Amino acid sequence: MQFYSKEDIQAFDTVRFMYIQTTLTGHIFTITLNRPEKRNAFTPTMAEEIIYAIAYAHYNPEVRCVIVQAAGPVFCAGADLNAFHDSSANQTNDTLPQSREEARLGDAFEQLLKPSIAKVEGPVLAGGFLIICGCNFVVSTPNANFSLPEVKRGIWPMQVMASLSKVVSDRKALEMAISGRNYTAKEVLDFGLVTFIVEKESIHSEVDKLADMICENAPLAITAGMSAFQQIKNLAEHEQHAFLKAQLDHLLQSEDAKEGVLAFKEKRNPDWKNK
Ligand SMILES: CC(C)(COP(=O)([O-])OP(=O)(O)OC[C@H]1O[C@@H](n2cnc3c(N)ncnc32)[C@H](O)[C@@H]1OP(=O)(O)O)[C@@H](O)C(=O)NCCC(=O)NCCSC(=O)C[C@@H](O)C[N+](C)(C)C
Repeated sequence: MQFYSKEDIQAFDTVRFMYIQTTLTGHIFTITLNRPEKRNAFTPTMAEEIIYAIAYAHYNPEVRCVIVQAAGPVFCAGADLNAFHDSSANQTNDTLPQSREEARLGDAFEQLLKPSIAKVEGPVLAGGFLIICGCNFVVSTPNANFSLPEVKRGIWPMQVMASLSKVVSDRKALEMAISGRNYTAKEVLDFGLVTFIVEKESIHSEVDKLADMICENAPLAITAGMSAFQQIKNLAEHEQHAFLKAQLDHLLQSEDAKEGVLAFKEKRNPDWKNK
């Protein structure tokens, strides 16, 4: 993780977050965006808090799945519009370790080598897309809606487009950015921005079920696989085969790979050691 080191996250228990809450229950780490009065619009400090929490999840071997959810009626209203022009809108969090370089929300999610789920119960706007595009699963209620209103504010979703175009086609990403209109959950499900839609009453239990299912799978294999999946993008095609073979050979030496086969033969659930 580019922005924080393993040493930085040792201070995690002493950090007092201003804009998020976190919980670790079993292997599931939950980040709650907690600025409902401003519809979870994020200031640079709030973004930094989210990134630090992601770094914690990334380095903590206990964490096997991350859920991002939001307090209040809106999942995220994007970047705080006041913070663009008014530096007094930016309170700093002095309890956070200093990040090693300017941290970016989209990049942090990309570098998280643990599966992540966005639990979306209300509108997602603008910079909020950095979160949902960064998560591996987006579970949404039917009433949530999705929009890139930047063009209505005289700007353009620069960084968002980089994240969005990894999830949907360039044509759809441009359509959303140029129109600036609201898309329903059903519409964005159809082009893959949302993974599935569930009724409001069952979203918590459905997301918990999904997280439990992820946690039952081999954590080392998932992390190694997510890392390899990222790394091959930087390799020439002729280098990819050897790289992937080496990655698999390495994984085959792991205790978990042996346990996975043994548990299958013994007709029992595997007991993963993450080694
Ligand atoms: C989200 C929303 C639909 C919710 O409506 P509501 O009726 O439930 O709530 P509200 O009364 O409009 O807002 C409640 C409070 O929340 C504040 N708020 C809402 N969105 C905000 C925002 N983005 N920045 C600052 N305050 C924001 C409102 O100003 C207000 O504050 P006040 O009570 O002090 O008046 C409505 O607030 C809204 O349209 N907000 C604006 C959203 C918007 O334009 N976002 C664009 C942000 S720019 C952006 O994200 C650019 C991004 O691409 C750049 N980067 C990638 C680098 C991060």
